[in-house]
Amino acid sequence: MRRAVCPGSFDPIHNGHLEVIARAAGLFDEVIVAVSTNYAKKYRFSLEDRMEMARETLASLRGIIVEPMGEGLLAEYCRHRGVSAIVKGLRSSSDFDYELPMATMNRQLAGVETVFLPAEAHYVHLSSTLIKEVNVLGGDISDFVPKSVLKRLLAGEPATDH
Ligand SMILES: O=C(O)c1ccc2[nH]nc(Br)c2c1
Ligand SMILES: O=C(O)c1ccc2[nH]nc(Br)c2c1
Repeated sequence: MRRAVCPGSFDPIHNGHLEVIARAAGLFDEVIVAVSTNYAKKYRFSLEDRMEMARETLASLRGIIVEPMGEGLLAEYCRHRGVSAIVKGLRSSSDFDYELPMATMNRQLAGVETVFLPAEAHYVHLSSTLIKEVNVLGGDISDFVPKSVLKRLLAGEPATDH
């Protein structure tokens, strides 16, 4: 059984993420969406909310598990969960430059490969950060996130620190 992981903060999950995860689900028997918690980082949504948004927006796909990644090394997480591949979307060459050293390190640390999926052309500009910035300044982000995520962003829930 081939298991992959899509790690991220998903703060919040958006249409670009969903497209990459759906394609990963077509390549592997099981895909874990591992939601990160980094206590040094300030998140817009809590870990629970970020996992809930991922679960509800991925509900129609088979073989998807959404769970916390915890604080440790991704390589250790992969070893512990029997993951054979990390799947990441690539939007640009700068994504590739950023991801390549980590992919090499993860293979050396735990023998886990990284599979890069080129993001859909119409999502290459999307990031959770940009979506939050446009939203807070009153821009229309309805084309970039599922309705359930839009609702939470418009509710202007208070920021949390993890
Ligand atoms: O949500 C994130 O932090 C994040 C980052 C980088 C990413 N690459 N591919 C995916 Br799906 C992804 C998600
Ligand atoms: O949302 C982000 O921050 C983010 C980052 C990096 C990413 N690579 N591919 C995707 Br989809 C993606 C999304």
